[in-house]
Amino acid sequence: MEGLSAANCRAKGGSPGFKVAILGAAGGIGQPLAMLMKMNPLVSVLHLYDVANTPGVTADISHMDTGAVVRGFLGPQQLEDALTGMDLVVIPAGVPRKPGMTRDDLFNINAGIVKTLCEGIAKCCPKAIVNIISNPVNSTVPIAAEVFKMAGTFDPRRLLGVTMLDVVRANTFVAEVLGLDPREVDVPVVGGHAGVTILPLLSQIKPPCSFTPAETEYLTSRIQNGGTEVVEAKAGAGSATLSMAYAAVKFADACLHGLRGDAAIIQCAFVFSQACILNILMLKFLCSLYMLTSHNFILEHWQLGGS
Ligand SMILES: NC(=O)c1ccc[n+]([C@@H]2O[C@H](COP(=O)([O-])OP(=O)(O)OC[C@H]3O[C@@H](n4cnc5c(N)ncnc54)[C@H](O)[C@@H]3O)[C@@H](O)[C@H]2O)c1
Ligand SMILES: O=C(O)C[C@H](O)C(=O)O
Repeated sequence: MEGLSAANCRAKGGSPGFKVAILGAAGGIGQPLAMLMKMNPLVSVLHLYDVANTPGVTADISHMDTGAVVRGFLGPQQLEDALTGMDLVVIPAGVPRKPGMTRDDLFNINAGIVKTLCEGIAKCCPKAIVNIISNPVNSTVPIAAEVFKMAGTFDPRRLLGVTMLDVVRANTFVAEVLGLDPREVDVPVVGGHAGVTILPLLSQIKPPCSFTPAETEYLTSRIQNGGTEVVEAKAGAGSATLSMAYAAVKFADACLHGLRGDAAIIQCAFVFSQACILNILMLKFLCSLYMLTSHNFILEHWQLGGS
């Protein structure tokens, strides 16, 4: 259409829905996550923020003929515009690990990134639900909590470490062992998001099933080491991105349904839990292996919606 640019198209009526920002939107997770969020009918506005390459990703995603209006934001000077008015902020910003690294090896870089982004959230959209994907989740979530506490905006119901990939993997691997369709399987995974802190509750799965000791050992180990399996297979080219984007969208969609007021939206996440502090201290005393406990955070079934 000659003479007609995106800027002078007629104003849209504006579909009802939620405003979602993705921080780190041009990365390995961010791009497929942005694509999948653009397909979510609950999203009316999608803000894509990154320190690099957002114009290209935004132009690309914005051509999809779905309802959400997409806007791109590049660099720290545009962070506040990206965040203002958001209902949900998803953070996959930060470096991924390479073979031989642990998630904790990412701490020095990613802690600073998450801190800065959360300062922006506290200022521009303090009521937003925040989904943190950046590793090490067991540390980045407590860092975000401290930023929000300092700003006086901390609400434990709104800060969620995304551990959905552990659930997605558990459902897949358990279904393989049982010969079931993974969509029929629901495995709660509690704890944290690193090694032995990932605790699949194989006794609590739906449909109820039992496992031999060998199956339990295989499944526990495979679920706990799923991230490393992908890092090694990618051989230096990063960590899980596509399955993570899928898991992140599944989790974000649950958050949006909860925000909409839908009943019985229940998912596992890494959340703050006051009630667990006593147990945590006891556990710490009994078993120093449970490093996650030092943060007073524990993964729980988390209920956002009504009963
Ligand atoms: N929670 C989980 O289950 C899970 C699963 C997979 C990966 N991860 C983690 O997610 C993170 C991202 O992984 P990836 O594969 O997408 O990495 P990536 O390197 O492909 O992408 C990261 C993106 O973050 C951007 N970025 C860097 N600093 C930024 C800042 N200050 N503000 C905004 N954006 C910034 C980069 O420009 C890049 O586009 C890693 O820390 C990884 O370990 C977590
Ligand atoms: O393992 C990683 O480094 C990425 C992520 O935490 C995962 O579980 O795939």
